[in-house]
Amino acid sequence: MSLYCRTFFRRKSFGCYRLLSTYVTKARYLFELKEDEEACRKAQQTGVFYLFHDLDPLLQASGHRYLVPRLSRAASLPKSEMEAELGGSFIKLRQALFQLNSVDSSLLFTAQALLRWHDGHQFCSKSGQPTQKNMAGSKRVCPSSKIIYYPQMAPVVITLVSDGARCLLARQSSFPKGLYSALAGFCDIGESVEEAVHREVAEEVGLEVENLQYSASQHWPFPNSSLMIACHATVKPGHTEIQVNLKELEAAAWFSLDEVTTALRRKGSLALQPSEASSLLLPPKLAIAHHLIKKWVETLSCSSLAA
Ligand SMILES: NC(=O)c1ccc[n+]([C@@H]2O[C@H](COP(=O)([O-])OP(=O)(O)OC[C@H]3O[C@@H](n4cnc5c(N)ncnc54)[C@H](O)[C@@H]3O)[C@@H](O)[C@H]2O)c1
Ligand SMILES: [Mg+2]
Repeated sequence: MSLYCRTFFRRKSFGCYRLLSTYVTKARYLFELKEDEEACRKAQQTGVFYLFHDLDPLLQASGHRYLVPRLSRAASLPKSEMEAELGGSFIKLRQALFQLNSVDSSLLFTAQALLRWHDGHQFCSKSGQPTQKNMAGSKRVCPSSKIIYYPQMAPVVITLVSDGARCLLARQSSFPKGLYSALAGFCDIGESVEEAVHREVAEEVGLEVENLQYSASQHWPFPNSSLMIACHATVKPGHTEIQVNLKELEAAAWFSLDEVTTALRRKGSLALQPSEASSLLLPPKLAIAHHLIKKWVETLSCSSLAA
C-alpha cells in the first residue's frame, strides 16, 4: 500500500499554524489506518499491493537484481497463471536477499512477518474460537473471549565481542561453508538486554564480557519475527580462551583486523569460489551482524591510524 506523503502541510494548533513534516504526516496517517476501518478501506482502493504465495513474494528478475512489482489491485488466480500474467515468480525471500534493494527488502520483511503471524494466529488460545483480523492487519480479536492479539517479535541479542585487537565470530553447522557471524541468542523471559548478552556469551563461548555498548537494532523475519538488538562488548584483559558450546555452535574463533577487513571486501553471494575454499565469509550487508562487524573494523582502523 502506498503510504508516502511527499508534501508539507499546515495544521492549526493552539491558535497558530504548525508545520508538520512529511515524516510526522506519514506516522499520523499510518496510525489512523490502524484505528479507523473506514479510512483503511478507502486507502486500499488507491493503494498498491505486494503479492505473496505461501509467504514467497512475487519478484521480477532484472539482470542480476530482483524488482518487486507493486500492483494496483489484489487478484486471485492460480499461482502459475499469476506468474505468467505478471511476468515474475514467487521466490523464497531468503534466496533473494542479495538481489533486493534495502527499501524493498525492508518492506518485504515486514509484509512476510505479518502474513506469517496472521497465519499462525487464526484461533484464540483461550476460547479456541476463530479470531478476526482488523482491516489494517495490525491486530486480531476473539469475539468470544474479547482478547486482542497483536503481532509479536521475539527479542534477540547479537554481540560482537572484541579483545581490543581481534573480534570473536562463530558459526552453526547450518551456515553456508566458511560463514562466521556475531554471537546471537533469544532473550529469556524476565531478562534485560544486558543480562541476555552476558548469559549468551557465557553460554555459547564460555567468556565473561564487559563494556557493553548498544549499537543498532533490526527486524529479522527468519525463521520467525525477531527484534535483533546489536551490541559491542569486550572481554576482560587476558581472558580470551574460548570454550565452544557444541550443542549451540559448530565453531568459534578470534579473527584479526586484517582477516575481517579482507572478508568485508569480498562481495556477492554466500558461495565461495573453489580458490577461496578456506576463506572467511561474513553475513550479507542486510544483516545487522554485518553492520556490527563493519563498525568494529572502522573504529579499530581509526584508532590505529590515530596512534
Ligand atoms: N540479522 C542478523 O544479522 C542475524 C545474525 C545471527 C542470528 N540471527 C537470528 O537470531 C536468531 C537467534 O539466534 P540463535 O539461533 O543463535 O539463537 P540461540 O542461541 O538462542 O539458540 C536458538 C535456540 O534457542 C531456543 N529458543 C529460546 N527462545 C526461542 C524463541 N523465542 N524462538 C526460537 N528459539 C528459541 C531454541 O531452543 C533454539 O534452538 C535466529 O533466528 C537467527 O536467524 C540474525
Ligand atoms: Mg546462538
